[in-house]
Amino acid sequence: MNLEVKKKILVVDDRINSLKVVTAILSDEGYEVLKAADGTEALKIYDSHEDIDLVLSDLKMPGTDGLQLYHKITAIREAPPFIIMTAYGTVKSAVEALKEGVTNYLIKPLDYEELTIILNKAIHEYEISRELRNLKKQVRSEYVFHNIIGTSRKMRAIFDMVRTVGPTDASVMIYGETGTGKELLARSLHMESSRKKAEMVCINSAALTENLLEAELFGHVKGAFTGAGEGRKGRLELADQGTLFLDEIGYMSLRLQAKLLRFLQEKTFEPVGATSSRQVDVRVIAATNFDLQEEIRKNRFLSDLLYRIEVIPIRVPALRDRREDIPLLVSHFVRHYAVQYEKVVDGVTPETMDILTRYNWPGNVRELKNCLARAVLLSKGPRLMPDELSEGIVSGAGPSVRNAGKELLTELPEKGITLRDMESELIRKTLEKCNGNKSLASQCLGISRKTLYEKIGRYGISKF
Ligand SMILES: Nc1ncnc2c1ncn2[C@@H]1O[C@H](COP(=O)(O)OP(=O)(O)OP(=O)(O)O)[C@@H](O)[C@H]1O
Repeated sequence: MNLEVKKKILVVDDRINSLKVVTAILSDEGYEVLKAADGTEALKIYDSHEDIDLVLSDLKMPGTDGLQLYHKITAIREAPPFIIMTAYGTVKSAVEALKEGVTNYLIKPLDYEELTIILNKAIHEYEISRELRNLKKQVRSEYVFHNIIGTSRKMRAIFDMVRTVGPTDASVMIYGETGTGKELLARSLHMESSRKKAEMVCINSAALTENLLEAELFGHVKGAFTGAGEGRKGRLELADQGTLFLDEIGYMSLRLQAKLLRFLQEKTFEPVGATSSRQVDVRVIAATNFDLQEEIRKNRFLSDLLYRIEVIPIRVPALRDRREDIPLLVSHFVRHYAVQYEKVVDGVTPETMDILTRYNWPGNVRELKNCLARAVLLSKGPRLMPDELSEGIVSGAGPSVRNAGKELLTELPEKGITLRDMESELIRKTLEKCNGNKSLASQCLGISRKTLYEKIGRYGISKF
């Protein structure tokens, strides 16, 4: 018995004989066919059948013609593939119809073999594109937040935090290693706030000398220092009504920290060389890779400044601590660079993905992004192979554990071994190797901590 649901086709033709023949052929081919002798009847049927997979319509018909029918159908809901049938003499109008969005046309008299091939192809392509759109929508809503990709629990908790904190005017301190996406996160906070109509202005304290940083941040008046021919607004002023993102704030000198603190307390500041102060309305978000408590202990960071900014702290985990995010990031960057470099690459092989998920990524997402940019650029085939990754990443990933099971089983005892014994021994050995650390052991075994605890209990592995 064929359990596959029959595809439903609506055939529209004012010539009853031709309608009958097409209907008979398509029914023979296994389609469910709905018939209409004119546009009005076709619309009625289309309106009451939401599951029509394709419309096959004559172009020239009295009353509503094929193209008008197409427009009316698309006004009801997104149209399935719409194919028109036309006589040789009216091919020009059929081509015009293609420009308006019709899927394809067939020339009458119909070649019945070609008919089923074209219909099948149109239905198949439509299904794929619909699936892809749904998938993209799903991925976008669940895993992409203001261009930040993250499927892990840790990242989703951060997205929730940004949704809560973003709309407030609270200052935020973002902690995280280099390349973890701190700037992206700052931008998402800005975009979630009512300040998004104004700019988010960035300044990186590590990139400038103290004097330059001061002039860039607070601006300067004409003649404030040698070379300051014209006065210039600082980033603080450019961010008025918006957000100022202070990247690498840990590198700021104590003198500038004090000046920034004064601004945060009084909302006013003096540009370099100015005698009067200026007022701006700016939300401050800062980021650092440093342990600022440690910096405070070493008298390199002002505790008051930290408490002013760190109304809300957000800690972005290193990529190696959220490896679940790697596959989606990989497919995103591969697609991105394939388009940018005009390469036909649509993914990576399982071996390559294995390496990418095992590597430790000291440079975090930025390093992964650069690695894939290079690999896509140099790619030779449609799926990236391990030898298309840089040597450092392949060797840095260490040996694969994908075949470890096979290696273990080379010493299978003569009488065999029960699954139960094998599992309990594997758990015992893994726990031993992980010094009893259950989180680590559950990661190695590829099971949740809860399952590991259950199994420890079930097998009576008491030592741990
Ligand atoms: N979750 C993510 N999804 C997509 N792209 C990301 C993600 N995290 C980081 N990136 C990309 O990685 C690069 C580095 O991100 P970003 O500059 O935000 O990191 P950072 O933590 O501010 O780095 P640094 O501390 O070095 O300034 C950017 O190109 C960014 O678009």
